[in-house]
Amino acid sequence: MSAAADDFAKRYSLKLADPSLLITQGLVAGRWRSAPEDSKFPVYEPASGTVLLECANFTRNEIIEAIQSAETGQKQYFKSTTAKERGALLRIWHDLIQANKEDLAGILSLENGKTLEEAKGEVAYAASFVAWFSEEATRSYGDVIPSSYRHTTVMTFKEPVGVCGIITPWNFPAAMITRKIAPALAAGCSVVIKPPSETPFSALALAELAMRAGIPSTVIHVVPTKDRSAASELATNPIVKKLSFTGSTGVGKYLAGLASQTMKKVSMELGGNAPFIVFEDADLDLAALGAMQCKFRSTGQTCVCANRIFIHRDVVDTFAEKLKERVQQLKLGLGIATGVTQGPLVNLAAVKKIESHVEDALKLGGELVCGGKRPTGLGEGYFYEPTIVKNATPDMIVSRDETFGPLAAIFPFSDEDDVVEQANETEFGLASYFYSKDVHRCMRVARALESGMVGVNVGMMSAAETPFGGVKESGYGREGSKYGLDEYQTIKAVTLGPGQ
Ligand SMILES: NC(=O)c1ccc[n+]([C@@H]2O[C@H](COP(=O)([O-])OP(=O)(O)OC[C@H]3O[C@@H](n4cnc5c(N)ncnc54)[C@H](O)[C@@H]3O)[C@@H](O)[C@H]2O)c1
Ligand SMILES: O=CCCC(=O)O
Repeated sequence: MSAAADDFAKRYSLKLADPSLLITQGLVAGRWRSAPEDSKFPVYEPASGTVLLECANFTRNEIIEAIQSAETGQKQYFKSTTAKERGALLRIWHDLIQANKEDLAGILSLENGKTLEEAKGEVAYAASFVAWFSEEATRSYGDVIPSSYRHTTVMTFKEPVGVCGIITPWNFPAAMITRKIAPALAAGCSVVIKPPSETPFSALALAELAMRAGIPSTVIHVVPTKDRSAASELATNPIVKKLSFTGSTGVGKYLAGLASQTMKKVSMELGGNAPFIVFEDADLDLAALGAMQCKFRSTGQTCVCANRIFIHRDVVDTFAEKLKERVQQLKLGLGIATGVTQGPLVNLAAVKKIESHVEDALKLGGELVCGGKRPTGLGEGYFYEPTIVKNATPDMIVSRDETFGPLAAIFPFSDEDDVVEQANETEFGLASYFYSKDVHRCMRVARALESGMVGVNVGMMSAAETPFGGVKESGYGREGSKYGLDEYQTIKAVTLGPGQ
């Protein structure tokens, strides 16, 4: 562990205050372990494309072992803790995350590529879910219901669903994990986490801090693996009672299908294709700022990133100029380097995807405002210049497919009904954004947009208190907020007689 941290310090000028947080093993059945035959997979540092570190590569056998351990661990944990005690454990974990935020942000930035500032922001965001559910733990109420039978009362109890399988993506290596496991642990569940193989180290460091907080080691398991088929055990094993997945819609559909065979409770946080609409009466400076936040955050790699930017024809040129001014100030480079404001994409496939979207848009009549190529002088890293293309049209790939990269495609429009129809013309329904100063329009359009989250005059809505989730093929279930705990609970109805 410390050899890896030494290597970090030499290669990246990143000295961890606590090198023991850099863990390359997995947490299975109560102890840190290497994989059988010391099998490992490489994890890349995206700004150079070189191997950052190797991580233990577990097989289906250890995942099964973790699930079995989590079953025993969960029963003991729920029996031996009150909601208040579980909340207190989460609060300690939160405080440890905060105390180690610099180290966590450094690890996260190097494995994912996002800038150190963004990584610090993500660690704070990840911690906010732990704080939130440390409080929600004690606010899980049942009901007393008037019965239609005489002398009888109906009561409901909220109970933990049991062992939860957690599968998360690389774009938020810390927050996507805490947003799931904090409510699970608050409810009295245990978890088996399959972290993303691109970014496993944040999950491992968070699990170490959870154990230091006193969360029993049989309640939290982390099994990194590159073997997708082994990972699917979390969707098929009958001991697992809940599958919580964040990732692409294709993989989500596949795993939801597997999970249906044992009727697991399932949450699916999937892909998006967010519209970002600027009406002619909008504050254009505010809209340009919002577009920067929701298009270029994490180099365009968030599920709530604007994918289609609809701008009213009367203001399209002014808006494009304002956006260009801001985009041209972005500085690309290694995320932890001073002054860098935009990191690389996660891998070469991501670079090729944005390249193909830009090429297609330009072929079909799009006008390049800025960017449009891989930058020079940044070596072999997975960089792509922040790009703006005007005159986008519905026949372009970017109109249908989530770019997941720094391409701002601007679609001109003239009419409110028409733009709302275009915005809804997608199988996705995660986030939408629009800008207007007309309060009637704000209410009308907010209701008309088909998405789980709508930002009105804001480019950033993610927060622990706000229900996060989609409609249509963006999935089901809500994370964070007062609803997030329900996803890890079942309702038991008790009817109390004598009933005469
Ligand atoms: N709605 C949300 O809250 C949200 C949040 C973040 C990312 N996303 C979406 O995630 C996608 C990007 O993430 P990604 O590329 O990591 O997605 P992905 O679907 O390829 O992978 C997500 C996770 O699933 C695992 N996985 C892949 N195939 C699997 C299989 N057959 N069996 C078991 N596990 C499997 C991966 O290893 C990873 O851990 C985008 O579409 C983005 O919109 C959604
Ligand atoms: O990528 C999706 C999650 C991002 C967020 O929670 O804001």
